[in-house]
Order: sequence, then C-alpha cells, then structure tokens
Amino acid sequence: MGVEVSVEGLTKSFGSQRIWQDVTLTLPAGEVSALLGPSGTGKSVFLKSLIGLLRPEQGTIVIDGTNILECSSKELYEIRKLFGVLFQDGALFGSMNLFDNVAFPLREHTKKSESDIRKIVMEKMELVGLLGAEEKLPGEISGGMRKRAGLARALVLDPQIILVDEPDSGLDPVRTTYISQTLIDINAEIDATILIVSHNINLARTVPDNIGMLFRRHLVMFGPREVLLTSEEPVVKQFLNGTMIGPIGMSEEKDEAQMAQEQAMVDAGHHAGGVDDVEGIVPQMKATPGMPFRQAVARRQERVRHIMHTLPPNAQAAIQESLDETPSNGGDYDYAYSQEDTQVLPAYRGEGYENTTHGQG
Ligand SMILES: Nc1ncnc2c1ncn2[C@@H]1O[C@H](COP(=O)(O)OP(=O)(O)OP(=O)(O)O)[C@@H](O)[C@H]1O
Repeated sequence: MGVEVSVEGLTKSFGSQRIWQDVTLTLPAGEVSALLGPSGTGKSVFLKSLIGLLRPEQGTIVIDGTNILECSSKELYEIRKLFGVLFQDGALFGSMNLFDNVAFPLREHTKKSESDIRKIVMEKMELVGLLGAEEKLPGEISGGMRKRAGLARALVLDPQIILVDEPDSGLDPVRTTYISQTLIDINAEIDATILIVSHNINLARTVPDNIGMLFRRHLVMFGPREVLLTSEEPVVKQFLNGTMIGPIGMSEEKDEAQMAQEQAMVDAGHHAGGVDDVEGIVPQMKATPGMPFRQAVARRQERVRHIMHTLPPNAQAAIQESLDETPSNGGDYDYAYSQEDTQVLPAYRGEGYENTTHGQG
C-alpha cells in the first residue's frame, strides 16, 4: 500500500512573493486526494515541494517517517524513489518512441534485463490503454495519449505515491473522464497514494476520496470529499459552479464593492456564467468492472467514520447518505456498514461537532 504524506505548517515564498502559508494536511495512505484552486494559487508549487524540487522556508513534509526538508540529499534520493510523477505535458523525450520513453526509468535506475523491462512496459502500457502505440513518437500522438504515456512512465518503478499535475489540461471532457477513470483504476490496481492537482470541476466532483482547496495563500480546507462538496464557503461554491459571482476574479481576488456591483448585475438578469447551481454530491467514480477491489474505499469509510463527529453537519449527512445507499452485500465496490453501526455513530446524532471549515482528514 502507498504511504501517508503528512504536511504541517508549510510556507513557501519566492523572494517577497508569498505563495501560500501554514498549509497543514495529511494525504491518507493509499487514497486518492485532489488539491484544487484557481490558477496561480500555487498548486504546482505545492506538488513540486512534495518531491523536494522546491524548498518551502517553513514547516515539515514527512514521508515514510522522514522530514524531507531536513534530511540529507541521500535520504531525499531514496524518498524520491517512492514517487511517480505525471507532469502537465507528460514530459516525454521527443526523439524516443513511447516504448523507450516508458522504459527509460527502468533502464536508468534498475539493472533489469531487457525482457523484464519489456514485460513491465507492456503491462503499464496496457493499464493506461496504449497497447499497440509503442512505436509512435510523442509528436505523432494526441495530447491525451501523451498524458497516458507519461502516466505509464510514472508507474514503471512501482511508486507508492503518485503526483499528477493537471491531468485534464488540454483534454476534451470525454478524454478527461477517461484519464480520471484510469487514475481510479490505477489506485485499485496498485493501491498507491495519489494526489491530483487540478481546477477541473468534473474531476473534482467524481474522482478523489479527499479534496483540498488553495485560495488567497491559504489552504481553505482539506478533508473527505463530502466536506468540500457540501461546503457553504463562497469561494468553494463559486469554484465548483464556475460562475463569475464570488470572491474569485479574473486575475486577482475581488473587493467587496466589486462583488456587490456584480451581484446587482446578476439580480438585474445578467447571466453569471458557469453551470446553474449544482448542489450536493454526485457519485464517485468506481474502478472499472474486472479491476481489483479498490481497497481505499473501505479504508476511507472506516477512517471517515472515526472523524465524522469533527465534520460539518452537511458533510456528515452526505456521508451518512452514501453509507445508507451502499448495497447490503457490499458490492464489488463499496464497503457496507451494518445498520447497527450507523445507528450508534455519535456524529449522526449531532454530538461532538467541532468545526465548520477544516475537515482535516
Ligand atoms: N520557480 C519559480 N520562481 C518564481 N516564481 C514561481 C516559480 N514557480 C512558480 N512561481 C509562481 O508561483 C505562483 C503559483 O504558481 P503555480 O504554477 O504553482 O500555480 P497553479 O495554482 O499551479 O496555477 P495553474 O492552475 O494556472 O497551473 C505563480 O505566481 C508563479 O509565477
């Protein structure tokens, strides 16, 4: 199973430009998490910080028991071996065909024989749906295929943590859904901890087990998906519905006067853009039938059950609803609680609720 990534009090600046501060979150081992946020809020900077490509000036990042901000370069090298990273454009070598691109980390970092390498490469190519395209050059294939090849390459060293930077960038909605399905299937197949950085609303609603959001140099929240998806925070609602009305502006955050002016325009009949208020939670994507059981589902439900009393009431109700809807046989996908279990949850009786915005999970 993948390893937990624990971030505490993390602050990053470039010169006098503060990117974000005091970011605290834990990526639960083996679960899929997503970090959302408007453009420029520092999502990619966060991702690069996790693998030690950028160095935050304060805080800790503990991976497999090692604080990577204090460890030696040898230790960092070892920790990096746990990661597979998919960069936005796939970061493929243009002169190598897809087979050689995907084989590259194996040839570079292991002493495996060419026949073993072939076996692994073909296995990963199949997992991302690229069998038959091994001989193609990156310049001869679509952006979606390049991303898939980048993903296959990120998988060949059997990573325990997979970081994915904007898997949807440059893809149409259908291809975005395909790559979303692939990420869920990969999680089912290898049980790695996955962090996806994105501003795609559909992906955010349907893929991750946990969601966080960066805005105004802070982590607005991080926790089980139900927390963000039922949030009443104006910035979260605006982001999820993609409208112009709310604190997020074209390039900068807005002031109160500007927001009031825009609201007046909408009240007078101007369309604010985006989809009409999508409320509540759409079902999470499941592993493709025939894939292994996604163990993260059961683990997450167990974990969420223990922290439920700390979550906002709307999130508690949504979690409860999903538990109630779980088929009594557990299905291939979901972990079912017995009726007895759900009845004794103190959180559902409204006890012990502690805060409204930070569903830390
Ligand atoms: N190496 C760097 N040196 C200086 N500034 C940087 C560096 N990398 C990123 N930045 C700045 O950090 C800020 C956040 O950038 P980042 O790419 O992380 O945003 P993002 O949330 O991923 O945006 P998008 O969704 O548009 O990709 C930007 O203002 C960017 O210019």
